[in-house]
Amino acid sequence: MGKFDHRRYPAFPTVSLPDRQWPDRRLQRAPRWCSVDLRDGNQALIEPMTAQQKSLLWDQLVKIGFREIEVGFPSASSHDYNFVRDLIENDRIPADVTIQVLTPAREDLIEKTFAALEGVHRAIVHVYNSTSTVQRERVFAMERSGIVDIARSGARLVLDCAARYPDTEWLFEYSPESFSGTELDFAVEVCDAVMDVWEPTPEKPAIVNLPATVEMSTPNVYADQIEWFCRHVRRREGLIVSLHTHNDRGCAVAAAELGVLAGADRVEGTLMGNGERTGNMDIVTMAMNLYSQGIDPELQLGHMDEIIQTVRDCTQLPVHPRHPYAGELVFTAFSGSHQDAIKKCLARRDDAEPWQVAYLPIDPADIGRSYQEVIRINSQSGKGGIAYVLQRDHGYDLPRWLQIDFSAAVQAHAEAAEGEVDSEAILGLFRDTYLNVSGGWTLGDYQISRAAAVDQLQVILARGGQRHSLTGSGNGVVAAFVDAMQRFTGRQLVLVEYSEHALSQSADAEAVCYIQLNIDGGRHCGVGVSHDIVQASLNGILCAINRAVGQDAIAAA
Ligand SMILES: CC(=O)SCCNC(=O)CCNC(=O)[C@H](O)C(C)(C)COP(=O)(O)OP(=O)(O)OC[C@H]1O[C@@H](n2cnc3c(N)ncnc32)[C@H](O)[C@@H]1OP(=O)(O)O
Ligand SMILES: CC(C)C(=O)C(=O)O
Ligand SMILES: [Mg+2]
Repeated sequence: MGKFDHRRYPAFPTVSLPDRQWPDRRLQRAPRWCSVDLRDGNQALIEPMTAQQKSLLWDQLVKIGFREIEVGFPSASSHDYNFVRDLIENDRIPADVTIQVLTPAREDLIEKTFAALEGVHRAIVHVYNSTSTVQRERVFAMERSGIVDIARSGARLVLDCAARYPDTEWLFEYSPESFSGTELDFAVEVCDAVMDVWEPTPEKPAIVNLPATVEMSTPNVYADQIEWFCRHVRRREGLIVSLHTHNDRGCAVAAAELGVLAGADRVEGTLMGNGERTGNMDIVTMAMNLYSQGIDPELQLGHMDEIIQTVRDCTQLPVHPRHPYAGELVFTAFSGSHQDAIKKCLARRDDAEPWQVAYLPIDPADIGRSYQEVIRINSQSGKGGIAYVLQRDHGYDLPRWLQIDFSAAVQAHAEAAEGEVDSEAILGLFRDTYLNVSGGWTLGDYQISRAAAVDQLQVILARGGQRHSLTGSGNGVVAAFVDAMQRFTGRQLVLVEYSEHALSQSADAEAVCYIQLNIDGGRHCGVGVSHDIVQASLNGILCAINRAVGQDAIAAA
């Protein structure tokens, strides 16, 4: 038995901010994005990326349109160092892209970081040290002042090193690492100390990045922390306030969204949320959330499948099939009532209007997905979804009463199969149920004549070796055939429903006819297909009778 005991965990303190402003704000534009896939994402992998994988991911990040990309921790490994050198020496950094590198506030590592950046046109040097209570007490055994000294010395060294490379345009970033677990007054104190060294201004700003290194609270508390920080930090006008949330509680995207409402300008994250433990903030989700609210995310995500492929190839991690926007099942409805609503909304959609399709927050086509996957069938599905698949893939536009009739057959099949019923299987079931009814009567030659507005029908029915010649009359061929069959079977037949359409647009199109007959008080459906519409109708009637009455009963007639 484990020691599952919630009393070991104290609740996270709330922030006293009674006049908080962020809850009434709305997101109105994309933040300044920074991808940290190649650093934070990479440091969390079982096998860090090879040079080739880093290169592939870099190209994808550039293609997506990131302007700021953290490319590594060059002081940590020769791989990261060489990757930075490769980008610089082979001129692989587009003019509008700035690379960012991470270093701890440690003298030897800062020196090496700048060496890696030699010759770069523009770069962000991102320096951090841990500031949280637990790290101060348990990891560094230091007072607040000692932690401030580490940050200040790191900031000074960064400034000094940068001065050695005057041809590079430098931007500095400081992270009080584990900000989420740092007392707010101390977070402000340490950031102010760093900024006293860098002296940022609106013309030459610095980035202050406030990581939820570990997500420890509900997103509203993180937003309060950000708003509190923004109000109390000095030189706010010279700061680009950046967020870097992790997903320990599953709310990294929400925290970043609320953090932007609370005053942040910039957001760091990764594609599909790869990163330490439960991951970094997923930029794809946050960007698509903006997109789905009519806000330009300023990232190109229309080639989603290619993005997923790159992420998989580079991280060796799968993308969950229900990953927001990107997963393979996120636009798929299996359940009947969802399918019914989607089918109706899609049929009534008008491209000139804003997107309004129940259960689909965005048009799947926007990110390169087809409608093929929108509706898939299993035992949870209803008639609407089944009809959608039959029409979309096979051209049969079933009237509602036939949808009801046919869905029972699909439901029974799905339950027996205990799985999904694909489109071909649905077509097979449709044919077996209505078009290939074995052992019944089939239509032979027929002749129609008309006298005094009444159609006279002579028709041959065949079954096995038997042939019968029938006659009937009525107001139209269908009525005449019903009359003939009534006489032949001795049953009470009433035509209840009739519907027809062409099966394709071509000149030799087949016609399909859907019939519902009342036979001795019970309703029975039939379907007939033929190049000739009259024959399709007669086949449909015969199908309904064959299915309802059964060959023996007919034979006995
Ligand atoms: C939240 C984040 O994502 S932060 C980024 C984390 N990313 C990484 O760590 C990936 C890359 N890191 C690495 O490759 C290595 O950790 C390195 C190269 C940076 C450092 O490696 P090492 O020098 O072997 O140290 P290691 O990481 O094991 O431990 C950190 C040491 O640095 C010390 N340290 C931390 N900050 C400072 C500082 N500012 N000045 C001096 N020492 C420091 C720690 O106290 C610890 O010292 P100890 O070994 O005496 O206990
Ligand atoms: C280095 C910092 C920004 C980090 O990755 C974190 O705190 O999560
Ligand atoms: Mg991180």
